[in-house]
Amino acid sequence: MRTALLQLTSSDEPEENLATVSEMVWEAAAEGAGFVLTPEVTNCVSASRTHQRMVLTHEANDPVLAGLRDEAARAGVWLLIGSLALETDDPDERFANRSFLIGPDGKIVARYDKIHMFDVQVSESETYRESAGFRPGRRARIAETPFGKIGLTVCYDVRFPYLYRALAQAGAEILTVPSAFSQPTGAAHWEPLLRARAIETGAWVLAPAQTGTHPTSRGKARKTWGHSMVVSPWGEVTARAGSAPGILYAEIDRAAAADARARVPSLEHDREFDGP
Ligand SMILES: O=C(O)CNC(=O)[C@H](CS)NC(=O)CCC(=O)C(=O)O
Repeated sequence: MRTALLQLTSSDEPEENLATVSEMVWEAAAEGAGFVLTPEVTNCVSASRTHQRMVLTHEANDPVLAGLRDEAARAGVWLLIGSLALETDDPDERFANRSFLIGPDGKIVARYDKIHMFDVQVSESETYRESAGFRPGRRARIAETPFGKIGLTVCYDVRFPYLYRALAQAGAEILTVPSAFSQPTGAAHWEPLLRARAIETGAWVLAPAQTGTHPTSRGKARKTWGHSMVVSPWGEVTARAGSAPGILYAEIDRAAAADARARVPSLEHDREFDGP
């Protein structure tokens, strides 16, 4: 399956991001892609809660979700919307960080709410408290497609190997890691984390990323690491982007997952143990 990862510098204006992504989905389809993926928070990258409250909506009313469902159907592609920030009925008014798999008929095949929250001080001047604005999910998700079973994850999840192991042991052959990685942690950890998850699971790892300095109308401008990446089930990086926005193409096939698992069947070698 020819696959296209969109590397974006999303702004904090959902309608603007919808227009950019729609055009890129169309271009990827014209280039022969049958599966297109977008990064985390495709609809809005913002450091301002006030701004998010003004522009974000519930899933049922979200213009970016509706627009991209139409676009997937028009282009006839499978579309992983890495995530959308969406209003929820949370009593603390926190948003969901929700990933969607859309079929080529425009229907929603699967949803996944990011489980692990990025509450980290990455440097002296850069601190994140994702759990203050977002309500964590509680359920792992797998979706069946004609080109393989997909396990959905988001960004900081990549640091929690048990999630990936559970998805792979439940049959996932493709693991999606749409991201908006910070620059300091991206430089140090992004590639080895993605390659480790692929090697441990014998699955394709598809990681479309936000990149660069994100235009903002309110609050501090956020910066993200980029370097979108495709890792084979054997752990090789088969496609990598730099720091510029654009489309990254790669060929993926489920046979490679079967091959890697036949060579090193570690997924079947779990042992019970005592302690520590
Ligand atoms: O806040 C939003 O709008 C959406 N969420 C994100 O961008 C999240 C939380 S700030 N980013 C990450 O998880 C980066 C993880 C990372 O950089 C690492 O694990 O090192």
